[in-house]
Amino acid sequence: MSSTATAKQAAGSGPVLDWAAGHGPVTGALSATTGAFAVATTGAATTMPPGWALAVGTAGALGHTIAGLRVRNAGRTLAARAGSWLVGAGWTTWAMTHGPLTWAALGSLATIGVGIGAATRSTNLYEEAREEEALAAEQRAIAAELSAERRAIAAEWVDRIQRVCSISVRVVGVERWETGTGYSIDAELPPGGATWNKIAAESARLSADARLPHGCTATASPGIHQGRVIVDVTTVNVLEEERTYPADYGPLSLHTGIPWGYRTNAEEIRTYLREQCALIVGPTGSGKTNLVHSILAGFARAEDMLTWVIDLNAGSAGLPWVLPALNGEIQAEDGKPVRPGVDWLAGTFDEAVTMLETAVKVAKQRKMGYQDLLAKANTDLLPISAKIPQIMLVIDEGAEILASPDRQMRKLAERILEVIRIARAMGIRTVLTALGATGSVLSNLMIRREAKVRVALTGGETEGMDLSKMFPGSRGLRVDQAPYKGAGFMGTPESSAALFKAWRILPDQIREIIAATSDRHPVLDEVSAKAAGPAYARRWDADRTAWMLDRTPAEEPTDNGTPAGALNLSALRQERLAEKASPEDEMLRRFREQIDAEFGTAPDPRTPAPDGPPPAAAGLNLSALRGEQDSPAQQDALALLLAAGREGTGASAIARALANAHGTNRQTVVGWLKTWVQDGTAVRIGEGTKARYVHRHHAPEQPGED
Ligand SMILES: Nc1ncnc2c1ncn2[C@@H]1O[C@H](COP(=O)(O)OP(=O)(O)OP(=O)(O)O)[C@@H](O)[C@H]1O
Repeated sequence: MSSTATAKQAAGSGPVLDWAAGHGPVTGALSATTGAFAVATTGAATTMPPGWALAVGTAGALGHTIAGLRVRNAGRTLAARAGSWLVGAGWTTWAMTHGPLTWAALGSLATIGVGIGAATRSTNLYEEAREEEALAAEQRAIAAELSAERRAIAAEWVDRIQRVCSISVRVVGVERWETGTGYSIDAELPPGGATWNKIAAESARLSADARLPHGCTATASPGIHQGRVIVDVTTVNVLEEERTYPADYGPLSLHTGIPWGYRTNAEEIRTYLREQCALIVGPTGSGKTNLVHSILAGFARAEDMLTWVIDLNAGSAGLPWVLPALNGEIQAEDGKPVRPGVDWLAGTFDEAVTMLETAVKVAKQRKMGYQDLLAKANTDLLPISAKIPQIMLVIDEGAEILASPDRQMRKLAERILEVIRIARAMGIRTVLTALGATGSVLSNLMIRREAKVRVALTGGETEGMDLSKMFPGSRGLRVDQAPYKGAGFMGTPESSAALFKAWRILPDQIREIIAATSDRHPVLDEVSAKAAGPAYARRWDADRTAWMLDRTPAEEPTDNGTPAGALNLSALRQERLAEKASPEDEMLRRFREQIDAEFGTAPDPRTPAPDGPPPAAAGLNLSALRGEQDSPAQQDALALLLAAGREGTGASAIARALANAHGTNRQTVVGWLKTWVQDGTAVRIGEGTKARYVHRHHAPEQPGED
């Protein structure tokens, strides 16, 4: 040991000597005895003065003691370690004088080694025990402090519940919320038939008695059995603050639930919409549009959901999710164009009818097409995944459509109700918003039964807000508890009705989410896409999206002609679409082509052929302008090629399918197929009579395509 120390001390540039360096009982003793032996033998052989070994040992003992003091070792540990150094040094000095290679020297060295080992083990154990005891004492002090606080809370609430509700509860536990905004009390009800809802009904009086700040409540809910009650007490009013949509846009799933906002304890609240529909009520200015955006944000983040939005109110709910992508204003990180944040947006009556009819067709086709899958999975609920996504129909002011006496609206209403009625098992659910027509909507049995995820945004509005109808069975909810925009009440089958607030979400965040989730959106499964047909495949066609672009901005134009803070849509107005290609049109055309090349799996016929064959797969089809050089027959042929999938098809089959609608003959189709093979649209597989053509999206050498 002393040799190592001296060597290290001598080498000024060597590693810094660590007196506190750890040794186990065996390695410590071994290192000490072998070190001492080595020094003694070399010292004796080189006639080194024995006093040196003693000096080094004393220095070692001192160094170790100082290091030990620094890390607060116990006195006995310090003594044992210093003792080891001194005994070692003593033996080395003696052995150098009397010769280290005698039986007496070797025997005594071995004894010293065992002794040092035993002493080290004992001191190590002692140090560990000391450390554990110190930690435990610290924990005991914290717990004592906490439990004193908890005991005080418990005693206070036992008195309060007795005073206000005349019920003598026994508090079993008090838990402070991690968010620091309140606590929960778990209490046992007295024998004799007291129930938790007696306490729940006195929520307002309890809150007043507890002198809680405005917006904070004491709400009771059932405990682990009927003789227990949980009282949640909020002490910080998080509803008052404006909180922006969380910046984490990570993937979500229908099955993990979609967060819609947060509770008074600042914890997020999720909706589970596999089987449930949702109803959101909020008068004008209550923050309903903002909430719809938060909801669309969650749906966009999901990997197994496709969002179809009906918004007959100038598209204000859906447009911010479509226009930035449609106008090519944002790009993904790799510079590629992005897909819109919603999968389909209907802003006109006709488009809404088309969407709802498509939804019904998809539901029916899924029922037939997935019989095997359902049998295999032994379920009657279609297993939703990224491959078979859930379709979420978000209908802004849908409740008003349901309640409208207008003939046209009744037609829409019938279809909405049909979707709600038939499509639960097949993975299509709806989110309806309402300005306030809750009475007539909630009297509808279908809505009452299917839409149990409910939100009432109050935003300070007290007129016409009947919370007992929205949340039957809930007591103690008062509109004036949530007088803030974006705040209100929310109840789901998993979480009883209570105060809630939506995150604030601004257009910048919507753009960020569109960009962040563009690659994540699923594609409509083939069974559904076949049923959805051209009505779905052509949803982004120019004639159908013209209403989105034909919007005269109200703001003053800026220098470059773009209204301040608005999107530059002038280039896209309908009348200009009809003109010869302007630079803007050219830019748009290129964007559409780019986006099709990237994501497009849909055919692109411009003229609808009602009886024509449906396309095979879904996807964006923004290349409406591209079709100018293609004939409708040729476009339908392309659709057939796509529909044929990996199997492919041949000229005769295509010609047969087109004969009725277009009178196309086989020879013409052969010509198109040849062109498509040359320009890479199609791939020819096999020869002679076995030759067939496969669209490039389904070609075997295209990994990742299906
Ligand atoms: N969650 C929220 N947090 C804070 N402020 C909000 C929140 N939601 C809405 N607001 C505020 O309320 C205003 C109105 O919101 P929003 O447009 O969503 O209401 P609305 O009910 O849709 O009204 P309208 O029907 O008139 O469009 C917003 O401009 C914003 O200032």
